Amino acid sequence: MTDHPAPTPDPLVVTATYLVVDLEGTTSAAGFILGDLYDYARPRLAAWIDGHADDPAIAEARRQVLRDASLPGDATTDAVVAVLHEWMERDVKATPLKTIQGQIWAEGFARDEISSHFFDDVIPKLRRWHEQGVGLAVFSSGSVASQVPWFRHSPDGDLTGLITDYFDTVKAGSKKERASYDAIASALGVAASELAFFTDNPGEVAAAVEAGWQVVAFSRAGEPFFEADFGGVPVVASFDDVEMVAP
Ligand SMILES: CSCCC(=O)C(=O)COP(=O)(O)O
Ligand SMILES: [Mg+2]
Repeated sequence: MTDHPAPTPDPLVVTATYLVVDLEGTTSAAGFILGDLYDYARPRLAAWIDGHADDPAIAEARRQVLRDASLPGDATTDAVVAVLHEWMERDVKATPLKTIQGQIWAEGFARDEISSHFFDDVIPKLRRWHEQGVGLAVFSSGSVASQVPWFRHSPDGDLTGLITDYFDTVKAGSKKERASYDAIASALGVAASELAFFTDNPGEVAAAVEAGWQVVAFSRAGEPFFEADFGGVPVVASFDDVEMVAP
């Protein structure tokens, strides 16, 4: 009997002017972010909040933590940090947490004390699709202040030349609300149907579908939403399972 190799599944072909990518669970391992990056931020939160009290973004983040956690206006920094630690424990994607973490990480990247992580299948495909004329953008809960150095300090060098636009929950709104995807389509100046979103999160899938985007769900073994219910959109396990085509 002759041995036949297993057939390679046909790649999913997606035609779009822009591909917008989620990071954690899609381009990059949650374990790396919740491990290396969170470990870097955790012991630095208190000093950062106190040392940057005059920064309007940090002052606003502190106010939001007090409000969201029902803390009194004169709560100590230690009390604020306790809330942030608890959110980090549960990977709560709270905007004030992301603002503070993002500034800490930006400094860590600039000092070469941390670098980013991408699954092996991601960077070659981003490079290829960029060369082929597909616009590339990011929509992540991680703040833009951390997204840019995340791409600048990749294991494969500076990738910022590939990415034209970065969106976070301050700029665009919640990743689980349709309005955020409408806002991104407006900012990019294209119709929703010309946009593709890659994400691992079923709530984000639903919001982007509602906004009329093309959505590909990522179900990667070992990631938090592996084999989740993605509600009928195409599901893949790797960037190698997809071919992006510019219209
Ligand atoms: C830019 S690196 C840090 C990313 C981060 O903090 C995060 O929460 C990513 O979540 P998402 O799944 O929205 O990319
Ligand atoms: Mg994600």
